[in-house]
Amino acid sequence: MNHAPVPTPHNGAKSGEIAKTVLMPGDPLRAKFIAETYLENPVCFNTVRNMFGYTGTYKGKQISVMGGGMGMPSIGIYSYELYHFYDVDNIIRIGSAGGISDNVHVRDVVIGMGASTNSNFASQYELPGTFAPIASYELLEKAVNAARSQNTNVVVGNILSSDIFYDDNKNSSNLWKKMGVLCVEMEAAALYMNAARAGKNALCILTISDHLYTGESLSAEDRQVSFREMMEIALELA
Ligand SMILES: Nc1nc(Cl)c2ncn([C@@H]3O[C@H](CO)[C@@H](O)[C@H]3O)c2n1
Repeated sequence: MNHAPVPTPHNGAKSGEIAKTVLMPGDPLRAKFIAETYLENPVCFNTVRNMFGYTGTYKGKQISVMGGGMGMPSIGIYSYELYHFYDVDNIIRIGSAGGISDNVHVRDVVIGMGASTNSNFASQYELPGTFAPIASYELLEKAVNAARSQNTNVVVGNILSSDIFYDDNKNSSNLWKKMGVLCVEMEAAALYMNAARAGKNALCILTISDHLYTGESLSAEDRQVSFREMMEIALELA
């Protein structure tokens, strides 16, 4: 149910203009690309701050795609409003990440079963302990099955959502690596916590664009191909 007037200060959409399932890349220009490349009859519902959002159909099913920005504060705003004010049930983050584990390589698709974090985001819940931000199993299972049917190699495990891109502590990733963390990005933990608090569903699907240890890096062309694999997995969740 809709508890607040929409449009919001961040989203110009009116009630009913956003589908129950939303793909959320960080970059709004990637949202535009997905809408224009994959959706039938995409309609733009948001241009506030150029955080573009579109609703269309994919293989006959309604789906939306909207940018979420970089960092947990940003995706925290957009995903909160989608869950609480726009009656969205499922948000699937799709994005890039830096490889940490020796078991991931550039071009791999990684699905975050859990999202560890150095963020303060969970302090708002005043929990007497450490909350574990986890993906929705139903979405995770569907995504793994879609990846397998597309013959895309997928690695499932714990990821790190960091508040810091340029980390002054050069040992940080080693400390996370010893815990089996697969890769580092900057949004999933906040999305998973918002979903848990709202009783909704979330998943994070990533493509490894660089590796912090091997120095591997995707060429622009390979980046495009592996992003398409990730997008085509996410679109199957419509
Ligand atoms: N900390 C961090 N480190 C590496 Cl090596 C990354 N590779 C991709 N990202 C993602 O891309 C953006 C930063 O380039 C963020 O939204 C983040 O989620 C990364 N974030």
